[in-house]
Amino acid sequence: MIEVNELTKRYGSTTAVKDLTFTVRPGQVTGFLGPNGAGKSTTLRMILGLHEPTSGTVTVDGRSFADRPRGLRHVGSLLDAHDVHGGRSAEAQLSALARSNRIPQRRVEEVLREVGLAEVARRRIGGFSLGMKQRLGIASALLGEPPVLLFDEPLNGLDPEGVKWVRDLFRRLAAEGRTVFVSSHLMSEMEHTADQLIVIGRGELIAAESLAEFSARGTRPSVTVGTPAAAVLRGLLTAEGAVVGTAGDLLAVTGATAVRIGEIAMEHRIPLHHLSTRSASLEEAFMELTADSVQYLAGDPT
Ligand SMILES: Nc1ncnc2c1ncn2[C@@H]1O[C@H](COP(=O)(O)OP(=O)(O)OP(=O)(O)O)[C@@H](O)[C@H]1O
Repeated sequence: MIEVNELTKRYGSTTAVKDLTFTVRPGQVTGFLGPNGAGKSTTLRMILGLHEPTSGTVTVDGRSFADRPRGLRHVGSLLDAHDVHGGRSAEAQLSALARSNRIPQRRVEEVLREVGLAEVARRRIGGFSLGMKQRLGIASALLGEPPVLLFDEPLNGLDPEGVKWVRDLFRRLAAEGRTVFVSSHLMSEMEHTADQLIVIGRGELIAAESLAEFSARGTRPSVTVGTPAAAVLRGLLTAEGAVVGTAGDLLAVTGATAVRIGEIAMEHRIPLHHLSTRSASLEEAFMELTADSVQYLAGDPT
């Protein structure tokens, strides 16, 4: 379990993370979502003890990561796939990691096979594509078979087959009872990956809930209506308190259900050619929820 408690990180006058409190539980994939610059990488680095918090605490299974000898057996992570020695081979890179963390060498071969890099194990990492580097980073994270795994934007650079592979891997790791914490700035990436969501903006917590709860609160259904008597229907719906916009030749109505719109149309003998309900996508709900943080960042270079 990862416990983040009133965590704050300031870099000079920039507050990257502010009073952040949340818990990440085992047996689930937890998505860590926020727009660019929201503070996700900073938080992950503090969990790993790479950055010192300005205030607050973060523990993994009750202890700070810095207190762990042979850290890779406790927490595996992929922070930056480019952060590797290009002159080494994948095998040499993983072997060095295994040695320094007292992990048996047989794990090197196992993880290379698991991530699909066995055939290029002896090639220089410098010639790897971003997708291959992501796979190597995932191999490093898996090396010590840790109970807790952190991934920063692991889907970047992966082709659709790679994305599916990573998703399946995360599901499997969670099903094995591990804690899987995955950052992304795209809701669409998390929609099919995460069970739980931690959403931050401007370094502050915006939501911590299940994907199902997030979808339920974020979606405002709108009804699309097609009728030759648009002006009349618009007047009737507005009088009932609905908000009526246009979507091409159709009316886009919020604040009235399709059932109610159908009833009104029938009462006033208005023909309907089209009537459908549309829920906002999770991506739209996420953008709405984080809009303030994005605007703030766009208007303020710090
Ligand atoms: N070492 C640093 N020195 C100064 N400012 C920093 C440093 N690291 C991060 N920041 C600032 O802290 C804020 C949060 O950055 P962070 O990289 O944690 O966000 P993020 O959510 O991971 O964003 P992205 O999706 O773009 O990677 C940003 O405003 C960033 O410019």
